[in-house]
Amino acid sequence: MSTAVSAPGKVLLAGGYLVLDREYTGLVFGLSARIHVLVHNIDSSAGEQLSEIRVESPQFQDAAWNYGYRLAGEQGGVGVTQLEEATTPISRNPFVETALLYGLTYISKVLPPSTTITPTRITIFADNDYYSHSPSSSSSTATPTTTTNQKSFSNFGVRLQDAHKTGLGSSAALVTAFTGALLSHYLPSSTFSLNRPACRSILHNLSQASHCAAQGKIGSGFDVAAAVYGTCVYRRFSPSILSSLGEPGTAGFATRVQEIVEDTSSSVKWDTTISKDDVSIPAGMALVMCDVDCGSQTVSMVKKVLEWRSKSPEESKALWDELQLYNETLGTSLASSSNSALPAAFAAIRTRIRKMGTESGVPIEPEEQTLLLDAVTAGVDGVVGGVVPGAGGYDAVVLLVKDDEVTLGALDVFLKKWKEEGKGNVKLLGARGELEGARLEDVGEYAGVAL
Ligand SMILES: Nc1ncnc2c1ncn2[C@@H]1O[C@H](COP(=O)(O)OP(=O)(O)OP(=O)(O)O)[C@@H](O)[C@H]1O
Ligand SMILES: C[C@@](O)(CCOP(=O)(O)O)CC(=O)O
Repeated sequence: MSTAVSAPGKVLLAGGYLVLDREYTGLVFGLSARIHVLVHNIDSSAGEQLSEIRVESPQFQDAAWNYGYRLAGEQGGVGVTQLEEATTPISRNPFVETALLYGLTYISKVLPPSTTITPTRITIFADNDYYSHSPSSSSSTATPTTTTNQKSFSNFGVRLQDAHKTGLGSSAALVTAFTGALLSHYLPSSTFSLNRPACRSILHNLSQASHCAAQGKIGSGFDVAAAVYGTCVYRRFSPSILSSLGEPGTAGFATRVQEIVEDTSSSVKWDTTISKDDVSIPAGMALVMCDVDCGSQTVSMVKKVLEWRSKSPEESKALWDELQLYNETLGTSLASSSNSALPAAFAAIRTRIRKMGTESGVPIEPEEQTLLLDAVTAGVDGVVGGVVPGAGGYDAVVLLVKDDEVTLGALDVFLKKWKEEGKGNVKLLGARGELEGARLEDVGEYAGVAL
């Protein structure tokens, strides 16, 4: 028996920095670029079953991790230990390890006490747009093919730590797909099915918990929300919800995980809000991603913006409140296909984002990006508007465009010329905004994957 679950990457179109505070929301889009996780039962007829799970990410070199697992006493949950590899030096994958620990801990609480967690083999595949590497396999294509329903992935020919990420939120999509695949595989469908809203909420809560634990910090979680629910208006959870979990292995950890994940705790309640009705992609339009070959340090940008915010509470509150209104206007214009209102909605947001940058001394919409966004909006017919997404900086731009070959062709020509003129190396990615979140996939569609 095998199970496959995929989860989308993200782009925060509006609400960067604001979404860190529960008073404000973020307009987050799921992307067509997905991370896929397959869980396969191991044939155990040959002998004694060891409590081992092997995880592989075969698009990368030396990307395999073996884990032993065992139930800790005093409701400490399932402990996970990485095992030595015979041939390759050991490398850690904190996101895989933590998602495994939290996932198995929850599963161990939900399965009847006499049920053992059987060993499995887990395979991870990432759609090509997560990395800006030239694929080293000629047999692979850029995105999963839809014509034959057979998925196809590239061999990137590098180690995971050497891969150039495009910033689409690989760790959140990975943790969500991994957790969704574990729960769908080990639990009967009467207990867990992604089709049921209550189960999706369990997936959300558990993925937020393990993603935060692996990251070592509690962020806004908009990336995990997009991986679980797809495109939505997101209001974050109070950080205290997750800090109440305590350390894995400590007495009562498994009980606390179950209570928090199922939201049955008497002292702590989830306060995330997810609305899928207040944002959409207008018919005939596409949200496209451009990778800027440069990159920014998000952590230090966030630190500086928040420092300015606490130093200038009145000024920043006025700006945050104004931006929130314009962000909501953009969301409702998108949801109601009020296309004529869109250029002004983008322009209003960009003006305030630039102000946030100038006031805090952080290049949120740097001059190079201003030039690019202005030129592409004015110069390519069918480009309705665009912004620097998320934390901004030099990572990416996102554009709302007419979804036709003429517009996309003209955009491609524009960006090539932009590069030739030495104005910047900006590439149109294949990833586009998509509404759907995590989903169960047909395992047969991965049968022909060759790397
Ligand atoms: N295809 C994959 N296979 C195995 N592990 C992966 C894969 N993709 C991501 N990961 C895990 O996620 C980590 C990358 O997470 P990180 O938060 O640095 O990037 P990100 O989520 O892509 O960032 P951003 O929010 O900027 O898009 C990797 O080091 C690895 O642990
Ligand atoms: C600045 C922030 O609001 C958004 C960061 O987004 P991104 O990683 O640049 O896509 C941080 C957060 O929400 O966790």
